[in-house]
Amino acid sequence: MDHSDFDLFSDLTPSETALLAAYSARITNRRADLLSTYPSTPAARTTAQNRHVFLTQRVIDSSLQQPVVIPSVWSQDECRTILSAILEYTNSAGAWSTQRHSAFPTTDIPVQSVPQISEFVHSTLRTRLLTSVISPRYGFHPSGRDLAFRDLFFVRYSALDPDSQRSLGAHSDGCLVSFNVLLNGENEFEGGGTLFVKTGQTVRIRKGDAVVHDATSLHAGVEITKGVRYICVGFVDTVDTVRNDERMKRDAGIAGTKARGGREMRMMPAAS
Ligand SMILES: O=C(O)CCC(=O)C(=O)O
Ligand SMILES: [Fe+2]
Repeated sequence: MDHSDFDLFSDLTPSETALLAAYSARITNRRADLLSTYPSTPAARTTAQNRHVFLTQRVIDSSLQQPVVIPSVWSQDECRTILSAILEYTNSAGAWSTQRHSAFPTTDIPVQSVPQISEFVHSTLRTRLLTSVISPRYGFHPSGRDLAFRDLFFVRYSALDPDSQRSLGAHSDGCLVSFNVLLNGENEFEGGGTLFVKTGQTVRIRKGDAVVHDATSLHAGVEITKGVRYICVGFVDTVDTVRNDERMKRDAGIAGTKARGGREMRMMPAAS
């Protein structure tokens, strides 16, 4: 049987179409009614309520879809210390992996694999980005209580040899908000930066700066044509979701850094 021209709604009468539209409007109104029962400030709402408000707001508020650059999240010295620890780790203890994300893999290592700087990276990104920038900007509790890192990893793009990864195709991330911090000098590579497909804008940041963006805006890692580009990437989500992921991974008996839930992967752009 040929299903190629099968259309579920093609035989609806005008009155059935009207009924369907009314039903859909009712759902939208119910959602608005529910949101209107929530307290008016993020500080007074639960984590789940803040998540719900964010999921609604980001669709209607186009300013939330714009990336923002946060200067000097790490100092030049801090970047140097972090990068040295990464290179020391990859030279001796372990190699860069391309297995951690099931779609759109990067050449990366998880932050927790580099013990000398893992705690420093987690705690400074929590205070300098999660609590002070991401929570207020996206409407979460000002203490940072609502948010956690769903994944935090270092990425390497290299034009030094033909086999290394130089770019990352257009994708969205399986979380609420994403960011990347540049770890080496912006003059140590050519090309690079984060491209946002909708506006065509490529954001090129300086060493120690971060670009923060809605995880669902389609974006890509622009190809580097010379040198090496190192970034630290964070996928941010609400604590309940991160906890659920971890429970699911434990229950599935998946161990270590290769563990991956469906939402940790980067996702294909929706077919248009
Ligand atoms: O290379 C970049 O600037 C983007 C990286 C990215 O989007 C990711 O790792 O998910
Ligand atoms: Fe991404």
